Order: sequence, then structure tokens, then C-alpha cells
Amino acid sequence: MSSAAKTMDAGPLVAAARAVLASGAAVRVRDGREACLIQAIDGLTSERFTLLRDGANGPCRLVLTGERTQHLGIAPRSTGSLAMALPADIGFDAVRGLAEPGFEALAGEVRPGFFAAASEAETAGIELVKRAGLLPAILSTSESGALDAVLELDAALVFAQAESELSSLVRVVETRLPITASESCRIAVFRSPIGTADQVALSIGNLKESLERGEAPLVRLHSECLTGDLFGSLRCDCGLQLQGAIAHMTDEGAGILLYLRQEGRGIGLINKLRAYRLQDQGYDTVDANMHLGFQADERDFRIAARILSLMGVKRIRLLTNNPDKVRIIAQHGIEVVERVPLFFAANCHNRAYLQTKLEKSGHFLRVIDGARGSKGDVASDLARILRGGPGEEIGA
Ligand SMILES: Nc1nc2c(ncn2[C@@H]2O[C@H](COP(=O)(O)OP(=O)(O)OP(=O)(O)O)[C@@H](O)[C@H]2O)c(=O)[nH]1
Ligand SMILES: [Zn+2]
Repeated sequence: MSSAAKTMDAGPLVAAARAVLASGAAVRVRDGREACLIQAIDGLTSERFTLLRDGANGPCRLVLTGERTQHLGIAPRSTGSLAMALPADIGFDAVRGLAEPGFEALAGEVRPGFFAAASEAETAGIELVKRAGLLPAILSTSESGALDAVLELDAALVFAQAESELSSLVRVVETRLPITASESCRIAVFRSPIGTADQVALSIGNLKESLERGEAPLVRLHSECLTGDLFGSLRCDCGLQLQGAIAHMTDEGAGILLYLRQEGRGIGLINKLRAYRLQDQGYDTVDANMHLGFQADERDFRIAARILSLMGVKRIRLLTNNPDKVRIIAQHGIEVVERVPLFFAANCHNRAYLQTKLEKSGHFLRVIDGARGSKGDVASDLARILRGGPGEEIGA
């Protein structure tokens, strides 16, 4: 198949495969050597598990990421996914315990014996369930008499999905959107047939004139955070950063806010909340992600570079404390002429989270206690930002 044909096919097939897996049904994934029936474990029912196990012509394999097997202590450290044959009489609870944090006790003494690198088809299965917002854990069988696949696709299409999403992204609509902070604001929405969500760009103030003058605009790449952006969660700093970025831009007269649909650093809302539960048991934000089977950060910032290119923006001043954002944007055709810090005083609920970003993720932060998390402190911080002044920066 030519790469152009792959790109064309990838949209409908990969998007449909994600939806099938999320709905609890199975897909068949082919690689050069085999075809596997793939079933997500997240959301699997006990009845369906029994059908799959008993109907399989051959061993039923459990596939987990190296992050998850390392945390379970059942396999050596591995960067790729690992597959293991399940004992023929294994029960549903034990499988759930291996796949889902918080349920490990159900696995009891069950320890799958033989680990091998997952096949290409199985690795593609893990990619699909991750992008469907499910836990990265699947069952794979060579064939099943009892269950059939809703659709079949090549592993290569799955591996091409990120590239396909980038190249097929188009601006679908743009319109005026006066907002509280700036009556002179426009919103544009970008869509890809293969994407999991629409991407949003706010152009604030006199952006067109600023670009015509050759200026590098202030840009914020803001990853979606329902809990912080909408509900004002104190567990993170997202809400203040969102409002603070807009305030910086209105203060300067122009700017671009990309609202990237990367909830939970790319693991989705449900998995972020699962990570919060683990953090309440003592894991930090990085370890919680890995315990769930994800990398510390699953975001792909190339999409932001692509949107900026589609908007005709080549040089920017980036509002961030995250070195990865600067590095990846710069590697993908956007010149970052300056990094502008964007942080606020910590509160008692997000202090450890910010400290972990500083120590483990290399963010340019100084974590200074400010608001203690009481309603009054945080509300007045937000009110100051909304008045239009720049967010208070603590430290350089
Ligand atoms: N998995 C996970 N995601 C989290 C957690 N806390 C916040 N998030 C998500 O992290 C993302 C925060 O992203 P940003 O604020 O854009 O990025 P950043 O990496 O902190 O970098 P800057 O804010 O630009 O300095 C959002 O998608 C949140 O939903 C957490 O404990 N676990
Ligand atoms: Zn947040």
C-alpha cells in the first residue's frame, strides 16, 4: 500500500477501531506475521472475558506496557509493551488486578510466567486503547471461536495515526468571539478526520497587525484540564495559567492561546482522575501515570506547531515553564525567540504537584507558598488576574 493510500485509509479505520475498542468490542489487527483479536481490558465484563478465554484457539495473552509491568514488579524494565500467556484457568478478577491500579490485590498470587516483547499487532492494540482514553492493557488471541472482530486493520495504519492527524488537520471555522478579558478576540477550530478531538485557537487583540509588523506574538499552548480550567481545581495550576495567559495577552495587546485537547497530559479525564486517586495514596504525579501504565507525559506538541503554521505564525514568545514545549515546537518549524514564565503561588493542594514538576520533569519553576488553598486567597489571586494585569510572577 502506498503511503498516500495509508494516510487516506488511516482516518476512518483508525478512528473506527478506537470507537469499537472503547465500546467494549474487539478489533483484529494484522502485522506482517500474524493477525490478533484485540480486546481492551478497561470496561471488560466478566462474561465477555470468559467467552474470550474459553473460545480462544490457543493461549490468551495479556499485553501491558513496560511502565505497568515494572510497577507490578512482574517483569524487567522495558521501554516497549510486553505480552504474556495467561494461565488457562485464570479468573477475570486476577486479570483486572494486573491491568487496573487499585485492584492489584485481586491478582493475588497469580503471576503470568513467560514474558516476551509484544508483537507489532499487539503494540498497535496498546496504542489504540491509549488513544481511546482507556487504560493501556489489552487481551490478545490469535483467533476466537466465540467472539468476532467488528473490524480489521493493519498495525502500520495505527503507527501512522499521529502523522496522519498532523497532515490532515484543517481549519474548519473561524469567527469573532468577544470574551470578558478582550472584546477583540477570534476563535478558530481545527479538525482532523483521525483526531480524537477538535483543537481550538483563540487570537486575542490586534494579532493580525502585530504579525504584519513582524512581531513575535505571545503564545500559550494550554493543555486541556476540565477540573482546573472549568471548576477551579486547586490540585493543579491550570486555571490560573489559563486566565493568566489571557491576561498577559490582553495587557500586551495581542496573543494566541491554543487550547490543546490533551486532557491529563494526554491520558484523558478518567485516567487523570485515576491518577489523582493514586496521588491521594502517596504517589507523585509522574509515578501515578506510570503506575497506570502510561509515560509521565503522553502529549504530542507537534500538533501545536502544525496549528501555528496553518495560522501563518513562524516566530513566537512562548508562555510556559515546560522545557519540552519549547524544544518540540522549535524542532518543528517554529522559532521560539523567548520563553516567558507563567507561574503563581502554590497552595496546600498543588504544592507537591508543582514540586514534582520542578524536580522530575525539569520545569522552570520556583515553588513558593502563597495562597494556602483557602477560598479567599485563591479567589483574590484570580480577581487580580482578571482585572487585566499580568499574573504575579514569583522569582525570575
Ligand atoms: N496525568 C495527570 N495530568 C495532570 C495532572 N495534573 C494536571 N494534569 C494535566 O496536565 C496538563 C497541564 O498542562 P499545562 O499546564 O499545559 O502544561 P505544563 O506541562 O504544566 O507546562 P506549562 O504550564 O506550560 O508550564 C493538563 O492537561 C492537565 O489536565 C496529574 O496529576 N496527572
Ligand atoms: Zn489542571
